[in-house]
Amino acid sequence: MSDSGLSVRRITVLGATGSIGISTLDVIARHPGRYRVEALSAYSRMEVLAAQAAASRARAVVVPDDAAAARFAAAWPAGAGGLPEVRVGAQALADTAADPASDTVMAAIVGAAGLPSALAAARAGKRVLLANKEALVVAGVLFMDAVREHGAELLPIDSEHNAIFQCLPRGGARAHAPRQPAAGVRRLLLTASGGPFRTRPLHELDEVTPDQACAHPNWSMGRKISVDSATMLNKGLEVIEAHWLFAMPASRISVVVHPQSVVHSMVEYDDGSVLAQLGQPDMRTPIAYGLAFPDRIEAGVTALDLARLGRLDFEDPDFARFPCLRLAFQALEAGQGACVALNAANEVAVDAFLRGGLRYTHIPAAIESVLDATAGRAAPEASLDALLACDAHARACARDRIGRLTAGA
Ligand SMILES: NC(=O)C1=CN([C@@H]2O[C@H](COP(=O)(O)OP(=O)(O)OC[C@H]3O[C@@H](n4cnc5c(N)ncnc54)[C@H](OP(=O)(O)O)[C@@H]3O)[C@@H](O)[C@H]2O)C=CC1
Ligand SMILES: CC(=O)[C@@H](O)[C@H](O)COP(=O)(O)O
Ligand SMILES: [Mn+2]
Repeated sequence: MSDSGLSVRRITVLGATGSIGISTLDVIARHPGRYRVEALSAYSRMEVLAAQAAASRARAVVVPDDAAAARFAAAWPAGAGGLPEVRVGAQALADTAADPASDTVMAAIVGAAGLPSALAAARAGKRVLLANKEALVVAGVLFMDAVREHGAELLPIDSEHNAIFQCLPRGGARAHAPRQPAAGVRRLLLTASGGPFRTRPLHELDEVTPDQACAHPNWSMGRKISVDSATMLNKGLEVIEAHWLFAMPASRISVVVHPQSVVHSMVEYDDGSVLAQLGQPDMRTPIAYGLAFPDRIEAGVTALDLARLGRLDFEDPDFARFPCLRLAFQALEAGQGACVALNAANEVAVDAFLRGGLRYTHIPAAIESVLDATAGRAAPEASLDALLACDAHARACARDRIGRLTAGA
């Protein structure tokens, strides 16, 4: 129990060294009597992890291999006391997600690599703060069934889905994994910033650099999701994410471009009402909402000054400029196998682009080519191993297609 009589929540942060992980620890640190950090995970940034574990007094950390464990130990600050327990490897990550020592898991690993641990947290019946949207894209049925079967409490952290969750009717907000759309809801409206290239002349897109693609106009995020925002594949992944979270058919999910990223998304009701959630583009707001739900806590976010902002703009998405958005709607229509392929191809293509091995404009070309090559390949929805095998196959296919694209570039 904390001084205020609340029971202390014990939090595990998976992907602690990333953008979401850092913001999560920032919110937690503002409420020391309310939260206790149980475990943290990281992949490459061992110095950051050591500093975080020392500052938060985490009981355990999870790292990918023995070399990382040695780097973690070497980076442990003098005077910080004894090392936390250091756990190593992918199985340790899933085991830590399921460990009864924590009651809440922030799933903030980037990409499909975050699926097994997020699923393990759901299967352990935890409060799952889901930032890792790829988990739902790759394994929508499996993940939502796990939430239902194991009584997990799923709270969307992705800003748009968190906004929709806040705008849904009270019954909908209590249901953690609905099987049908909330009563009275006509449509979900996902807002999209349009990213850094919303108005860039199309002929210039061939030459844009990774740093330009990662320069999001409003949000500070990891590099992979930043590129996804530039191509709008991020919004495509979010349409699929909304489909699973809110049991909403694709035909009732719309995307509206809103360059200011102040309206985080909206719910349209049968009577014509549209409810929106507004706020600064700062992920500490949805993170604090998920941590404290159903309470509200201070998150360190500055107040929104609408008069100073002056205007809010909206426009339809341009599918010619953003072909990835069209590909995502097509994948959702085609089924789970296509969603796995869409995500895998995108992860491989974005990684190649960030490493300087693929043109920006070849990202949608690579994804489309993998979707064509894997069309009709079913993904057994109920098995993690089968889904991961489909993922591996699509990645191999993507590497092959990217090799051909760059050879012909
Ligand atoms: N950033 C944001 O504002 C938002 C992010 N999201 C989603 O949240 C997730 C995290 O995004 P973001 O924080 O930006 O990403 P970052 O790239 O900033 O951080 C990713 C985290 O995952 C770890 N990681 C990377 N690869 C692996 C791997 N193979 N196995 C285990 N851990 C790994 C990284 O460790 P290390 O750093 O040590 O290498 C890091 O802790 C993504 O799914 C993203 O789509 C959703 C909405 C908003
Ligand atoms: C902060 C967040 O949730 C991101 O997913 C954000 O939505 C990216 O912005 P756009 O994809 O709208 O550019
Ligand atoms: Mn988002």
